[in-house]
Amino acid sequence: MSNDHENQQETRKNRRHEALRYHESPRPGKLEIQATKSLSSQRDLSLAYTPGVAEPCRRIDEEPLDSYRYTNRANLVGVVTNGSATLGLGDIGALASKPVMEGKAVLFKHLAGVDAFDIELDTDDVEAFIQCVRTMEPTFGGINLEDIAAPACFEIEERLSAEMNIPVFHDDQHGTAIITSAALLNALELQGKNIEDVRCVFSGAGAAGVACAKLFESLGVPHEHIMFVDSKGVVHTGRDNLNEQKQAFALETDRRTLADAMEGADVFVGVSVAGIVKKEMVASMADRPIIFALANPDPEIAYPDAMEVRDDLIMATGRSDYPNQVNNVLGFPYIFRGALDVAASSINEKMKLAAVHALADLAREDVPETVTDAYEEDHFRFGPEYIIPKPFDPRALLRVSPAVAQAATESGVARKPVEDIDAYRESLEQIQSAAKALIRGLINKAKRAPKRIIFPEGEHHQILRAANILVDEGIAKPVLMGDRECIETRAAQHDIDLDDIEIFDPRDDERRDEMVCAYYDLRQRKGVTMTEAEAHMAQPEVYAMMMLRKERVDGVVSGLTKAYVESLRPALQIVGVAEGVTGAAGAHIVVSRDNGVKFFSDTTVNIDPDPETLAQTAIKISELARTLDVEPKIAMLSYSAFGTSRHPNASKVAQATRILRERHPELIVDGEMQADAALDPELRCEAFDFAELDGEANVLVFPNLDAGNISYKLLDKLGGAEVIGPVLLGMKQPVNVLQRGSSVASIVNLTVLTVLNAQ
Ligand SMILES: NC(=O)C1=CN([C@@H]2O[C@H](COP(=O)(O)OP(=O)(O)OC[C@H]3O[C@@H](n4cnc5c(N)ncnc54)[C@H](OP(=O)(O)O)[C@@H]3O)[C@@H](O)[C@H]2O)C=CC1
Ligand SMILES: CC(=O)C(=O)O
Ligand SMILES: [Mg+2]
Repeated sequence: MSNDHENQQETRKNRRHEALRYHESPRPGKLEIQATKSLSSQRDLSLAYTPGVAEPCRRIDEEPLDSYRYTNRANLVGVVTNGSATLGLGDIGALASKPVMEGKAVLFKHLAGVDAFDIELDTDDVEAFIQCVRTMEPTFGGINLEDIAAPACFEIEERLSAEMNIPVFHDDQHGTAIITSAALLNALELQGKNIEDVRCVFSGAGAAGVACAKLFESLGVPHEHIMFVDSKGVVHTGRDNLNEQKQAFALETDRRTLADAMEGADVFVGVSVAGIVKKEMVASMADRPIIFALANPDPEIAYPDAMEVRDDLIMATGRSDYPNQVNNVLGFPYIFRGALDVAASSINEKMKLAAVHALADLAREDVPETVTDAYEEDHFRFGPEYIIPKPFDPRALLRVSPAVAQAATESGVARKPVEDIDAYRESLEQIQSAAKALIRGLINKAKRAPKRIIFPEGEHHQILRAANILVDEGIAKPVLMGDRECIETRAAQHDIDLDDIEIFDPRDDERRDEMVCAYYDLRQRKGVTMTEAEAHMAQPEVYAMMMLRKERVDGVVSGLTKAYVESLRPALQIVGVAEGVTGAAGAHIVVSRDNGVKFFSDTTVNIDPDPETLAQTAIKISELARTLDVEPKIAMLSYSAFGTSRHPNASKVAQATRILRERHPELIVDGEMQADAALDPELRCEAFDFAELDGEANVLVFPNLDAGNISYKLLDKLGGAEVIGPVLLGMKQPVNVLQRGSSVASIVNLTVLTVLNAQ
């Protein structure tokens, strides 16, 4: 045995062990149930259970549709199987299929916020299966049938769809068909082939194969161009005992084996079993062929084996470890999300086709770093190795679900038709991220009056990407500072469209001399000579700050490639702090699903602020909160609680609180207090019933930079919160300093805040 082979065997063995460990610990399985209501008191108990629970029961008894109002039904899907065609493992039975069904349920929740129960029914009797699922209608808002073998799956789905008033969707049929069709449209485009001309061979005439073929037909593949091969060979008119679905696709042909069928074929779709396609078969296909070898967990032919045979091939598998993963995970969570949100009575052809086109179109778009980061890849670009979006692409939810909901509305199966598709799309962002939902609201505000924001690091590809988003969404009018040729080349390298983006090269600025003189005037009494002024103004961030000072732009966002203080310094020296403010301060907005929005300060500027600075910081961050429509409730934080310590560190916070109270009696503020008292009103009431803070604090002012900076970073990394910032507070004009290496999303977010500040 070669070393390579031994290594591969070893890797496979390790993966198998890892998979078992993953499922076994820290507790068996992948799912648990979580309560959505509080259950900590006698009162809660009487509401959640008897006697309170009787009320919604009575309501639903009178009006069954109220079940969508008072129970979890509207968001609950049953993932139902009998395990008769579990992945490509065959009929392993209901019990052994449970890990797959739990997996589907987890994906429903994780990707689209849909709750799902896995239900494994121990029966091969079609009638018994149908009756069992039918009687579960009161529990669910939809049924996702999974891994049920053909031909039983066809009758089961057809009967249940007819007999139930909720969507019934066999994922292995339609989910697979939708993703495969989206991949087909894109692969054909790249191979330069017309859908009407291609000859397609399917290995596997079961659930997935038949549904894929039907959808291919709807998209334009002629019926007679489709050839099926099953476990007995080519499905032809001379065969006996073909089931109804195979009969419909039986061709009059002399071809008998898979090798015969694949010769000269343009497209091969494998939805059968591992390893049945040989290299010679790949070699015998037409020019520029397409192979989708989708059997799971191992495809009909391994990706490297097929690619080794030809260099004009576009290849996809169901696996995540090679390019082009065609897997129904890209469909079922989003399709059900859209269907549930409009209370669709079924998932019809129009909804399926809408999903196909939404996915195909998405693959042609520029891929954001949130996706590349999740896959540890530098870049994905529409092409032979990227014909379909990645399963963890967060945009899939935002494209597929609205497309499905819209199609349901237009085709008349939506009981709650979608009225404003943009508002619906925005509401979906909440499922993915609480911060994104907050930012979406801010973006909408920014869009009402977009401002000219200059980026001194305009040559950096992250800034180019951010600028592209800012223009696309109408958030700002970005001005990219830098060498025009360099910006254009870099944009071309990264496939970034520069339309409507202003490029500003300071070397060509007609007002350059005037700008240098103005800088010299400003800094001459700080020891800057005219020669030094020339040199300083050659630094982009210095020039950008002068542009803002001279009101040639409305705001500056800088700092992507520098240490924070290096970009902060010119901002302070040139733009300066607002009237009456002794210094700037930094803030982060910390957002979490469970705890809402909190404002943290000072997180980036003042190392050991005195009471005056602390008080000013509290005022400035309260203003930021108000800009974001949050009524500030300020806690002045310390290790001490209302005088329990007389250490100078505690006294300075108490002193800052007194200053605040005197100057701004209208503010809701108290301190010095500990973080738990700030966030837990009950605890505060018990121990300090005199405290003048009402409810939970949402503005947390930290006693020093160590505390503020460490706290927001811990919440970001360990606490499951998302942070937006750093926001620079107290400046005379709108300027923000990024942290070195910020993501595109962070650059966009900070620009949004800069625009709001400039409005
Ligand atoms: N990547 C993805 O997203 C998905 C992949 N799949 C994969 O597709 C495969 C089939 O799933 P599904 O359609 O649900 O299962 P079914 O049991 O409904 O169908 C299996 C089909 O494979 C055929 N088959 C079995 N052995 C061979 C063989 N040696 N040569 C040719 N055909 C053969 C069967 O033939 P016969 O009719 O003669 O019994 C049958 O037509 C599985 O491997 C599954 O993992 C399925 C869904 C999604
Ligand atoms: C992915 C899937 O559903 C299957 O292989 O059966
Ligand atoms: Mg399946």
